[in-house]
Amino acid sequence: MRRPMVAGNWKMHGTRASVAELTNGLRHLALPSGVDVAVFPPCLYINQVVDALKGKSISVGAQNSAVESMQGALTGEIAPSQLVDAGCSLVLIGHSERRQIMGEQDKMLIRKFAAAQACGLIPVLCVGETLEQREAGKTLEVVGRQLGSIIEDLGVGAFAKAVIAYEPVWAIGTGLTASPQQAQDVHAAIRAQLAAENSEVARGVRLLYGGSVKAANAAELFGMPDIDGGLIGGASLNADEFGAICRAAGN
Ligand SMILES: O=C(CO)COP(=O)(O)O
Repeated sequence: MRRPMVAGNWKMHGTRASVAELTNGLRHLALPSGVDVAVFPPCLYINQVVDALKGKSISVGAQNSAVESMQGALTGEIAPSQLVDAGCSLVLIGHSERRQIMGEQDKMLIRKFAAAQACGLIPVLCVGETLEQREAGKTLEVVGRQLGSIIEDLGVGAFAKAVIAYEPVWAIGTGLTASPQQAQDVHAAIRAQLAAENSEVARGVRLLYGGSVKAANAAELFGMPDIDGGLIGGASLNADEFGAICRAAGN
């Protein structure tokens, strides 16, 4: 059985004051014991969040990390080793906003993924198609290529210690959620792609769904056989809503 995971991606939101308020809310949540819960604050607030959540079983991750593992001359970047030093255990790799707005491509993401793993961070590889690609019937091709580039370079074994998040770009921040069946179909294809290389890795890897997940639709999505939890954007900025989503994964 895969242990469900619910992760909150705070994106570029927050101030010291709002982060204090949100972490205070998180500290008081009744979280289900069978679910791994994580938050991904902006880098600037990671120290604050790690301190505020001390003693709580909520992991902290970063939204991005450098192509090199160790500190060095790379202006503006944060090394995976520095994230570990700050108390992070996870990092998002290839979120669609970074692919689309920052121009991150598969070649760079392979390096980021490998650099993160070399430091013991768990990469959460984000994949997903645009609306145009879905309408052209290219969803599985696009997602398959994004996943395949990591498998080809690093081997399927890299996913023994990684998480995958399927986030259709058209469902992010739009209020449009993939239907449970639409999401399940892509998750099943992702697992099948991994299984073609190594069935044990495929069975064990957690596949999260992301894109307008809320307390109201979480249970239905998480009830699908290949959906092992969620990567939550907007709804993770409200502690009570986030707590309700975490509980939906625990049922
Ligand atoms: O991009 C997402 C999480 O990484 C999803 O964002 P929303 O939940 O705001 O749609």
